[in-house]
Amino acid sequence: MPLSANPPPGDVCVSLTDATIGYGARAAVHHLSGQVRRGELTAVVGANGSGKSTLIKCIAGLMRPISGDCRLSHLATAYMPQQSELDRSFPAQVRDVVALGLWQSRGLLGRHRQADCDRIARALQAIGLGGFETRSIDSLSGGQMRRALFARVLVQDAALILLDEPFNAIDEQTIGDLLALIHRWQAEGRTVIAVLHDLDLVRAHFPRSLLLARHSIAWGPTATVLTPENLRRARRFRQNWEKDAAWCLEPSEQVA
Ligand SMILES: Nc1ncnc2c1ncn2[C@@H]1O[C@H](COP(=O)(O)OP(=O)(O)OP(=O)(O)O)[C@@H](O)[C@H]1O
Repeated sequence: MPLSANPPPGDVCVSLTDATIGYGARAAVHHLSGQVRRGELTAVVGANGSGKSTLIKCIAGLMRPISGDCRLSHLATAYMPQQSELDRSFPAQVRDVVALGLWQSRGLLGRHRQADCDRIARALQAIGLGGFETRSIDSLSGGQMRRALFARVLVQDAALILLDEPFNAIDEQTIGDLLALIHRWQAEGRTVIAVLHDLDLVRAHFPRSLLLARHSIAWGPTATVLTPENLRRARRFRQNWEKDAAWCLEPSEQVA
């Protein structure tokens, strides 16, 4: 289904200006500036602790920058957190998880109409979980749970889709299916920003990348970002950073 929402293709939809993002006074992402345009597929890559999830949460509106600015151009946004942040022991069925994608349009306690149930069933079918509506989420495999979360994003029908490590601990067949869905979203004019660790996958499927090491090492076309030199710089920075540093790096102090 093509997307008619503003802004038009190629327009800036996420803009970061000297954004420093963190927890209390502790900065996790320093002085980040850059833009994402509508219809782009952007990968956010970097070592553990380099600030990827923090950035995604800020773009999702769950955190505000300590300083600087993070602006979105009035987009409906869908955010898929890391699996580790989800409590699978919560007594819920698959359809409840997918229905959460509808809360902005229906309200949290709103009754779901037959049309909503049909939409949830269609999303589950599309994602290879047809008939799983009443399965308890604690009975799903990791890959099935990830598919259910993609179904939740599907029903949200969002223009901007934020995925935090969507392929963690997922088999190749499932990754292939989910990548096909991401490409379909792009063809529909949606914008996707995904935190990823597999650089070969990024090179093959994500034309743009941001390489983070608490600050931006490089942001642009993937071929110019994921160079041996940039990856070396990111590694060097990682070796130097203090895990619990409370300071904020000024641009002039960042690793060359
Ligand atoms: N809720 C929090 N409170 C305080 N510090 C946090 C919190 N969440 C993350 N941090 C810290 O912020 C820094 C960046 O963490 P973040 O989760 O953004 O990194 P990441 O690149 O996504 O890492 P990973 O690849 O391991 O998921 C880390 O030093 C982390 O310890």
